[in-house]
Amino acid sequence: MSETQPSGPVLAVQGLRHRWPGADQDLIDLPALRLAAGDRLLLRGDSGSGKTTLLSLAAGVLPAAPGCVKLLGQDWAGLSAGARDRRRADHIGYIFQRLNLLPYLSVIENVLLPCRFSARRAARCGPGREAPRAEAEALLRRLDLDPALWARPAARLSVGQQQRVAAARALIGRPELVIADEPTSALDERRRDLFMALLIGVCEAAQAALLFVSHDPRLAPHFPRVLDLQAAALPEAGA
Ligand SMILES: Nc1ncnc2c1ncn2[C@@H]1O[C@H](COP(=O)(O)OP(=O)(O)OP(=O)(O)O)[C@@H](O)[C@H]1O
Repeated sequence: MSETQPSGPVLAVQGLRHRWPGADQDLIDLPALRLAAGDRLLLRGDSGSGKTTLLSLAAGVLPAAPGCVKLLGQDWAGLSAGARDRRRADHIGYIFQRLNLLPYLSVIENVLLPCRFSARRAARCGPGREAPRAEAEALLRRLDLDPALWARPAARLSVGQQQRVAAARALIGRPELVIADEPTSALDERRRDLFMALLIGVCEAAQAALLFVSHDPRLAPHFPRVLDLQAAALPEAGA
């Protein structure tokens, strides 16, 4: 397998189309997309326009057929299921729409999870066994999460606090690609702006490429690039 190619694009999509079985038209038709280190792209579109589907294609969860999706120069199609899992753990930080924290694990244990699954992510925290924990704490501090909460089970946090834990978990070990699927949908305006500033600041510091999904038009100013997905036309009333 080819290793990380820091000089090439983090994500490269070519001639990508996707149609779900039974559908009568393509949901995704994307001739080309490239994300380099440090790039930020907002993926926008109405409900059902295919945002989550495109994220799954980018992360190699869904096969690209036809088309080609490369992460750090490696085509997902050339890898076994196990190799795809390892590559995702090594190189992608994912903030899920429903956050997917493990409710019975503490805040710190949740943030450290990627380092348990990926030796590469742990090694990128620095030398020594304690380096991942030190990075987890530094990220939580940067994301403004009160240290008094760090030992608490994730289930006993507010949604806004859980959002910041999910962001720290995605960012630990400096993955080259950070994917965020509507992580601000449950936040009020003030918390949303704070979260965006923190997420973007941490991604910039690590030079991670950020692929961020939202249908919220107010987030566009945070992004130099926006990709709009069109939902399939709804049938006209009475049609
Ligand atoms: N596993 C699946 N099998 C068949 N169709 C699917 C599947 N997953 C999604 N779809 C369909 O694909 C379309 C796009 O879904 P997707 O979840 O990608 O949209 P989205 O833009 O992320 O929507 P939302 O903003 O509501 O989360 C929808 O019409 C959906 O029903």
